[in-house]
Parts: sequence; structure tokens; C-alpha cells
Amino acid sequence: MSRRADQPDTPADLAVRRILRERKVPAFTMIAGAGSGKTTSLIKALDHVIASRGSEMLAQRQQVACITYTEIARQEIEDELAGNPIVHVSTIHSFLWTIVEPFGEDIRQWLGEHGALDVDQAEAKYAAMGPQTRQKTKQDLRDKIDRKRDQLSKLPAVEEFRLGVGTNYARGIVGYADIVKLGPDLILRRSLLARLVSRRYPVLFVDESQDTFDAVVDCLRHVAVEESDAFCLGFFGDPMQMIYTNGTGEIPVEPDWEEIPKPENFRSPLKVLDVINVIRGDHDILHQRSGLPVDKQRAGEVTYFVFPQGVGRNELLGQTRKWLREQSEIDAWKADDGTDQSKTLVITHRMAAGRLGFEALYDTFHGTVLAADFTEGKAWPLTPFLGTLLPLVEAAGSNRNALLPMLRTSSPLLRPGNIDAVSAQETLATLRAGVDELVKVVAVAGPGSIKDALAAAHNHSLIELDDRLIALLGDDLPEPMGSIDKALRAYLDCDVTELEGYSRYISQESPYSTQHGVKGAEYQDVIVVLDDDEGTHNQYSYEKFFGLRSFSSGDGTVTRTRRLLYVCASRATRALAIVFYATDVDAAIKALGGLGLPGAESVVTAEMVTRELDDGAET
Ligand SMILES: Nc1ncnc2c1ncn2[C@@H]1O[C@H](COP(=O)(O)OP(=O)(O)OP(=O)(O)O)[C@@H](O)[C@H]1O
Repeated sequence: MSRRADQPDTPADLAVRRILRERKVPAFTMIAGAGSGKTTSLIKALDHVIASRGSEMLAQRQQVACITYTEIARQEIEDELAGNPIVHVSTIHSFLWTIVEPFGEDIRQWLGEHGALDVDQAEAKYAAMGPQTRQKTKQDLRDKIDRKRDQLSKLPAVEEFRLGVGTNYARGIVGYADIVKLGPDLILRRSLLARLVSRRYPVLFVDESQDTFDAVVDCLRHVAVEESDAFCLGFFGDPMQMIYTNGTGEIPVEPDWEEIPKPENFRSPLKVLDVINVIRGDHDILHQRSGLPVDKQRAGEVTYFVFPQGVGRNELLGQTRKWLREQSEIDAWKADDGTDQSKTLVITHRMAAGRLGFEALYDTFHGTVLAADFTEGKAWPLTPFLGTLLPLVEAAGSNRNALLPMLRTSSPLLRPGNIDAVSAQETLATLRAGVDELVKVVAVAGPGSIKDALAAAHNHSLIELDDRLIALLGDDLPEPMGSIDKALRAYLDCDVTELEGYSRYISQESPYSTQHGVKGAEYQDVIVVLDDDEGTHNQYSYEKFFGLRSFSSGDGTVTRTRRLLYVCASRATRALAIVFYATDVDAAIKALGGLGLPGAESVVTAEMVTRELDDGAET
């Protein structure tokens, strides 16, 4: 695969280089549509900084920082730069942690103040509970408050703070939800930290700026304003691709900032480009034209399907893929070796879960407050497996040398300060036994093996588990307290093999992806499944988007759905199929045409798919 940095320069690339060379403009934005090469420009800009200022930065112990929204994006940029040490590529959370980590006392104070505020709010809620509130609900809240108070009382004794999934005051863990508040707060309040950011990272780029949290954008703006003579900040993004709930969307620019336009599209073939321009609608002026020379432009192919909602979705989708392979006029929907390499984008995991064997896991989290995190692959109860335990099992089977470095980051036994407590030999024996037991549990698998695997990991200190999971590892459990507790118990009852399909799925290795998981990616042939029934994800509704269901004026569903569809349709580099499962097929066919989608006058129905496949079989 060619490196993005080898792509030809665009006027936008030249503008960035001028800004970086002249060092007069403190910040710039590159806000442009899908496939316009924002990530490419970002990588080229990083390359430029490495080439032009690399040795100077190295000598002064400085780096150029690049903040990404996801771990996948971080890895991708890191790979493009071959891990060059001049560049510090990190997710938002770990970037903020790098900045605040040395300021333990400030962290302690912040956690103390916010923890006390949480307790006050919970006390107020408790006091407002009237006689109609169930005794058990009251008791649960009382217990929660007491636990939190107890944890907070241990905060002064914490010696070292760490970044983790969920905040734990007693153990000095700053959770993901807190670091995105704590970091910006400290940077805004303490000028020393703003200076530290600019001195350590005199150039800082933010990828996918539209999905970056407001507070993070604000604190970086603050650094750009306060440290304007020693700092250059660049935002790369597209508000139409904002698909996470806490994103900032547009980035307002200060008078001395520069807005760099990038009107081209280098990814989408012409027919797909027409479709995404229509989806983008009249909402902004970012309508794109192809950036490729005419002889390199391709027409591509777009096909629309409207199917009735109901049973047999997976089967029908399989037939659709076959139909597309047979009917494509540009020989799409198969790779050079004839295999189907297409990507199917579904709004939720149900369809994928059925296919890839993680239905019980899906059912566990679906409908809970953790559903969105599950969809995005970052639900905290699953992190021990995805981040540590599954990689440990894999390493145990293929590369045992990798085990110790992994355990150094995950095991509390190998933390500095703990290492001398027990003899090193004993520690290693415990960890070895733990890994062996974990491998055995995963190999035997079966219902409840998630719990067994967590217990093996916990008992041998392979990992530090969240208290809420530890509480469920015993046998004599009290009655479940609330829906999350119930979901966690159901999760522990699942089969560990379900995690395999789930992890292939969220790491984009299966033919399915969630519509959220494909940000920044591209695939030759893409099927976008529009299925509200499947979704029950009421943040999105394709029926509302196409005007088939009414909605109130303040309902953000249509905007969110438009953005999601835009992101998905713009992933295709050759052929795009839009498959809409509708309550009323005829009305849906009309609605597709009504929206002005190019080519939507010829829609393929379920009958046509089966008939034409049958005809093909007969001839
Ligand atoms: N100047 C260029 N000339 C030719 N191709 C390019 C150029 N810039 C980018 N590309 C190609 O266009 C495609 C899209 O680029 P890139 O992923 O950088 O866009 P993006 O704006 O970050 O996309 P999105 O926002 O949709 O994720 C890639 O295949 C990339 O290699």
C-alpha cells in the first residue's frame, strides 16, 4: 500500500507548510468533506515537521503532537510515520494524561473536589426521596454514598495516580470520563500547564476535530491564544462526520487563525460522489468535486435496494451480495482473486452478532446504558478482555516472550513499589500459573467462562479489575441491584468464545462493521444497511430521515442519521449499495427518489433479487 505522504501535494498542503515555516499564524483549521485527504494532509504536515524541525525538536526534547479520536486511528497514523519518535501520536485521554500526570497534588485536589460534589448531589437526591421510594432503592443509594465517602477518605494517602477505565479514588485511578474534564480544567486554570503544552509540543494537530470534546477543544484554543508565539495548533475535521454524541462539531476560528479549504474528493468514484453530495444536502457549502485527473476518475456504481422489514434479513443480504456480484456492470463486488471482499455496514451489532457468534453478549448490553459503548467497542466491562486478557492468551500460544512486557503494564504485582514485596521468583510463578489457568479456561470455554476467566486473572493478579466486577466473582451473590448489575451478571454468564467474534468485529477484521466503526476507513465495495427495526438505537432513524415517519422540530435524529449515512456512503472507493429495510416498501421507494438521490429511480426489490438469481440459475 502506498504511503499517504507520497500522494501529490494539494494547495491545502502548501498552505499548511507555509504556516509551519513562517510561524506567524498560531492556529489553522482544515475543514473539508469525506475523502478530501484530511488525514493525508495531516500526515504530510507531520512529515514536513519531522524533516524541517526534527533535529531542533529532538535537541530540545520537544515533539509534534497528534491527537486522534480512536485507538485505531492512532495506530494508523503511527504506522504511516513508522513510529518516528519526533511525533507523539495519542488518543485524547492519554495525551491529557501525559500533560497532567506529573501534577499529582493538583489531580488529588481536583478529584477530591469533584468527588465531594458528587457525594453532595447524591445526598440531595437521597434526602429528596419520599415515602413512595422503595426501601431497597434508598438503601442502594445510601450504600453507594457510603462507599464513595470511604473511597474519598483514602484519597489523601494515594501515592501515585494512574489513568484507568473508571475512577477509583482509593486506588488513585483517574477514569476516562474524568480525565477529559480534569485535563482541560487544569490546563485552563494553571498557566504553567498551558506553557508546558506549548514548550513540549510546539506543534499540535487534532485529527477528527469534529468529534473532539468541547472542553478539550477549548483548552487547546486557550493554549493557542496564550502561547501564540511558541505554538501552532491545527484542526483537521468535518462537522458532517460528527457521529459521536459529545463532539464539538464546528471549530470557531480566532481573527488571526487561518481557514484552509480543501474542496476536492480523492476517494469516491463519480456516482458515489454525486450521492454523498446529495446526502450532505444544502446544509453547508462543502460540496465536493473529484480531485483526481480526468483519466484517473472512475464512474463507479451505486445500487439501491428496498426490502420489507421482517424475518430472513441475513439470508436476503447474502442473496443481495450474490446479486450484486452477478449484475455489476463494472465487475465490482469481488476482489482480483474472485472472493467477496465487500464491507457491510450495519447500524447495530445484531445482524453481525448473529453471524459472528456473539449474540448473548449483544443481548447482555443491548438496551443498557452501556449499549453505545458496546457498539463502539469500549464498554468498560469488556476492556479487561480486549485490552489485556485476550492478547495474553494469544501471546501464550504464539509468542511467550511478549508475555512479560504485557504483564508489566497490566499486573499490579509488577508495579514499581510492589516488586520487592514478594520475591521476584514467586511473583513470576503466580503470573505464570495465572496465564496457564486463563489459557485453559479460554480453551475449555462454555457458559460462564467469562466469569472463570476474570476470576483466574483476578486471583493471580494478571490485571487490576474494576470493583464492580470483583464483587461478582464470588458464588453467594446478593440480589442484583439495578440494571447494570443485572447486565454484568449476564455478561459473566456468557461464553468466552463470544468475545472472539466480537473482537474481530470491532477491530474491523470481519466483513461486517458498525456504521460507527468505519470513520476514516475506506473499502472498495460497501453495502450500507439502513434498518431502524434492527437498530432500536433510537438516536438514528432512516424512516425519519426519508420522511416516512413524523418527528418534532427539535428532534436531532434526522441530522444524526444524515451524518451517519454520509460517513458510511463515503467509504466506498468502487461500488456502493444502499439496502433499506422499510415498513412500507412502496412509500420508501418513492421517498428515495424524492430525496433526489441520483439513480434512485431504479430500485431493486426483494422479489427482483430472488427472481433474477433464479433466472441466472436456470440459464
Ligand atoms: N492529493 C491526493 N492525490 C490523490 N489521492 C489522494 C490525495 N490525498 C488523499 N488521497 C487519497 O484519497 C483517499 C482519502 O484520503 P484521506 O483518508 O486522507 O481523506 P480524509 O479526508 O481523511 O477522509 P475521511 O474524512 O472521509 O475519513 C485516500 O485513499 C488517499 O490515499
